[in-house]
Amino acid sequence: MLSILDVTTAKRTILNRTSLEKTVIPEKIFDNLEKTFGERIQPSEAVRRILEDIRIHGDNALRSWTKRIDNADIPQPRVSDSKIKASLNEIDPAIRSALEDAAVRIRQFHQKQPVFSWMDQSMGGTLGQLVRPIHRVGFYVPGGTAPLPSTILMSVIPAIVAGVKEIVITTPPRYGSDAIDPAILAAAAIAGVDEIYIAGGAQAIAIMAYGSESITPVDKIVGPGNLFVTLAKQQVFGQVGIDGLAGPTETIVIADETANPKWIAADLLAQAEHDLMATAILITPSETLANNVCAEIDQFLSDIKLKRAEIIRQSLKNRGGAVITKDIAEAITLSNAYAPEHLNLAVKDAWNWIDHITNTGGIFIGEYSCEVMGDYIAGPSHVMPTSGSARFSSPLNVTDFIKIISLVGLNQTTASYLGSQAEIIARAEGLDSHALAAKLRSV
Ligand SMILES: NC(=O)c1ccc[n+]([C@@H]2O[C@H](COP(=O)([O-])OP(=O)(O)OC[C@H]3O[C@@H](n4cnc5c(N)ncnc54)[C@H](O)[C@@H]3O)[C@@H](O)[C@H]2O)c1
Ligand SMILES: N[C@H](CO)Cc1c[nH]c[nH+]1
Ligand SMILES: [Zn+2]
Repeated sequence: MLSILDVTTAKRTILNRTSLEKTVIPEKIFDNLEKTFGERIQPSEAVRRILEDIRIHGDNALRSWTKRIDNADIPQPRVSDSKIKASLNEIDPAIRSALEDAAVRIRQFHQKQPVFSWMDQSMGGTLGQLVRPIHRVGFYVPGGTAPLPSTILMSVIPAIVAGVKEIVITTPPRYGSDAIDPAILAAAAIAGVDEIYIAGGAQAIAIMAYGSESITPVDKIVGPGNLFVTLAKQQVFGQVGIDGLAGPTETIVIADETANPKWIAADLLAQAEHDLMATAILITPSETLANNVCAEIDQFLSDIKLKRAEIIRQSLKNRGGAVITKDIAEAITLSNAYAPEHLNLAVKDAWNWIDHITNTGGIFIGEYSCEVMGDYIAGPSHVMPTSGSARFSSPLNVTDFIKIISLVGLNQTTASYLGSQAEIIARAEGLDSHALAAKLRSV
């Protein structure tokens, strides 16, 4: 099931990054697009058309796209307060309690992220920064193939810690109905959110970015999603802020001969089951381990009835693999170049390799820190950068929800000296009026 590759082949295939638009898109997605649009168009073109229509026609266009794509009638996009509250008693108490425990750990983790205002008098007058939360933030919560209540906690709690006042959630209807999974609603209730709209994919991003009759536009859109969500976020950037690109999920596991092949196999399956476009890659210097992991994967797939076995088979076939390197150092070099969303180090003395790792959303150190713990309950947000964007961006965190406002409060003495310097720079730039304004302060 999992192919074993040498480094040269892996670099040409599964480790070869392309931009989101050029990424190899499964045929099934094109088939669906053809059904919806009547022609074989690129996902980015489909997203462009949806955004444009909803920007111009608001709720009516939202309803019509939701019918065409998700086969759902949504007379009223907003979920009622009573439905949100009732969900807490509808879900299994064990699920409620696990979500509440997770919420506590996520809050504790994010409360440790320091962002504060400061003022300083040591540079003449007063300089400083004011930290202000973003006023209104929209969250996309995936729900196309699996409802992800954990994503609500993982994205909304850092925003609440940052002080965001208005929080809006969009999440797709279950295919063919206007229902939302009660666990999603319950997670929203646990996080303290009461503004939830039924909208999926690019439609959701459109109503949050442009607003409609039923929703006030937001200042920033945050959260993970599939290809359509991620392309839509890219296209509305500028109209609103976005957190980054948290698209189809990716894990690289770097393991050596000491690793437990069964555990690694389970970790790769967990990754692959997310999406046809999910990426699960093992990199190891041990051919024996690679063979054993492949055998364990086959065993799991034949022994247990995994609900998402077909998605797993497809994503492992298209985007997964086991790459054999000469040593761990080479494995880390490949991983740094790929910049995976998650990197799991299942190697002897894993902590000793940390300083060599430069690009990834999160490092999961040792075999007990499997990525699934991070998905649900470890503490950091599981919304992490994908598509190579871990080269320049971070997991969702408190700083995504604040702005810094600079403070400049010069006194007369400082202004007098700085004014003459500023005047010189202004003249060098040929900006006479700038020079004049500076000079007037430099007496
Ligand atoms: N990077 C992260 O931090 C992170 C975290 C959680 C989930 N994820 C990713 O989120 C994704 C969830 O995907 P999902 O599909 O289950 O749910 P989703 O909610 O992201 O997307 C479902 C929506 O996509 C739209 N859509 C689907 N096919 C379409 C088509 N052919 N044309 C137009 N629109 C279409 C529909 O409107 C549908 O409601 C997965 O890729 C998962 O890996 C990433
Ligand atoms: N692995 C996903 C992307 O980080 C997050 C997730 C949610 N639920 C299960 N997994
Ligand atoms: Zn996951």
